[in-house]
Amino acid sequence: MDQLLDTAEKIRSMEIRGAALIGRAAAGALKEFALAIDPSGIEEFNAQVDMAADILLNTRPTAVSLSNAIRMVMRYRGDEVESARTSLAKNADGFVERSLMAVERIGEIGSRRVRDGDVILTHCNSSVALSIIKTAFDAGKDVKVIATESRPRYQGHLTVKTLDGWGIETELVVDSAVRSVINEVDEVIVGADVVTASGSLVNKIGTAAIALAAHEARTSFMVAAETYKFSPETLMGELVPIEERAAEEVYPGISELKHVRVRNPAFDVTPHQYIDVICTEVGAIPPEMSYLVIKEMLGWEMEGRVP
Ligand SMILES: O=P(O)(O)OC[C@H]1O[C@H](OP(=O)(O)O)[C@H](O)[C@@H]1O
Repeated sequence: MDQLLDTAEKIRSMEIRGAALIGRAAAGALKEFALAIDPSGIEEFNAQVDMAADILLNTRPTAVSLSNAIRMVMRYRGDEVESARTSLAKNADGFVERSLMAVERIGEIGSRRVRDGDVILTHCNSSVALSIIKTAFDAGKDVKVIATESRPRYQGHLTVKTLDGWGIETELVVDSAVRSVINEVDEVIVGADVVTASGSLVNKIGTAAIALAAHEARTSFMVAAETYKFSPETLMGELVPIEERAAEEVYPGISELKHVRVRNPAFDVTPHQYIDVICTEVGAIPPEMSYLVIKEMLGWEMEGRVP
């Protein structure tokens, strides 16, 4: 249990972050938990695993990779503890493998849309968007990146360090500089926390303003999203909850001010009209095809057991 609580806390505090990694970490933690417990029978096994899944689900509310990963792991079968344990572990390994392969495949697919000499703008720190940039660079394309800081957590610093390590020429700008540099940009490439049934994107706060600027400048806007970032819940009419994080992230010491309230939404919504293409592991699709991805790739998961 300690290990599971530790992973849950790391996800909550964003020591483990990025939608793909959150999903893989949760799948791994559930597997380790299931392998370590010593229940008296299958009912107790199911109850303990349900409780563990619930703890992980409650760490961060927005990224659907978390609930999709847990849903996939929780589709285990077994009438007694050992078979259930084995089945759960297999599902967890399957999710991790699917995730890693998807990130690589999206790199290949998305990189075909990047031309030699392109300037790419990226926001926050998306391992999947970076996979596209790296694959294009490794294929010999001379790319340059403009990365935003991504306040308040400055994930842009992680992005520029990674790009620097790969030897890719990069400029770091404050988030509000996007409109000033957008005319130098050939394409925007961002990751995703959620893609909805209508093809809209939920991603790091600031993404929607970047999409608006790109739309006005006629700059292509590409989303890099594995199919498990698509939300089956939105097909059932649910709205995506937007995580509101602590005020101190924006203004340390805010509690000393009496009449000021900080608002710190971690994500925003980019309407599908501003998205040119979503690169998934099953192809580069227009956002309007999101409904089909949910039906065909995740349809079965909608029936899965979610605690
Ligand atoms: O899965 P990958 O592409 O790595 O990241 C996807 C998204 O996850 C991040 O959220 P946070 O920093 O965890 O809040 C960012 O919003 C990023 O675009």
